[in-house]
Amino acid sequence: MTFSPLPLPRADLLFDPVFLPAAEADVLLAQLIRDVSWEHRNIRIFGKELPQPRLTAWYGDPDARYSYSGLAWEPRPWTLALHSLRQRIETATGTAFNSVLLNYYRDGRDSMGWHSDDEPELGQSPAIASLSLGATRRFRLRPRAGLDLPPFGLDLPTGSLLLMRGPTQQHWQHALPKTARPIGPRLNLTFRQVYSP
Ligand SMILES: O=C(O)CCC(=O)C(=O)O
Ligand SMILES: [Fe+2]
Repeated sequence: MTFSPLPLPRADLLFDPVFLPAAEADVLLAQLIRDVSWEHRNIRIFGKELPQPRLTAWYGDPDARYSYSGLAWEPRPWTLALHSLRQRIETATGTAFNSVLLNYYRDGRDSMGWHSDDEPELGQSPAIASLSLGATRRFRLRPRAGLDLPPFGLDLPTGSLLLMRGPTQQHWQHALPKTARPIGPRLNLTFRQVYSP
């Protein structure tokens, strides 16, 4: 387990490309695809209800309620696998997390649009630990309005862990674009600390 800082101004990003060995990450990928209660939720964009271009799930402590893109989430109780991952990531990052949002990108057509994880429930400068499993996808960052800095891109291979904290969400947006490459499934788990009202 070795974190390196990424050279992004007005952010605090730490990256470990091999947090989990590839063999373990692959076992976990298959297990989570099989066992997680995946949902295909709608998202409201400009007053229109559209299905999200990915599957999602939300697990956590009972009080970790969360609203995301206008949707309210009740956490499912921790499974054994997710609880043990949470513990390992808490130890590695020195940070407490009470929930995890899972995203399942079935192939290159699934994606995540530009956003910052800056919901009030996450507090002032949230620490978010992002674990990737499966196909390598490009994670992109761009400055928010008023900040004149170049965009940044980073490949997230299987087993990698990206810790975003400090002013990152305040100054940057991120996205996971579609790709035309024929690729397999990818899971992303973002461990979060949610302060419910
Ligand atoms: O899939 C990813 O790497 C990013 C996920 C993300 O940004 C989120 O869940 O908020
Ligand atoms: Fe995000």
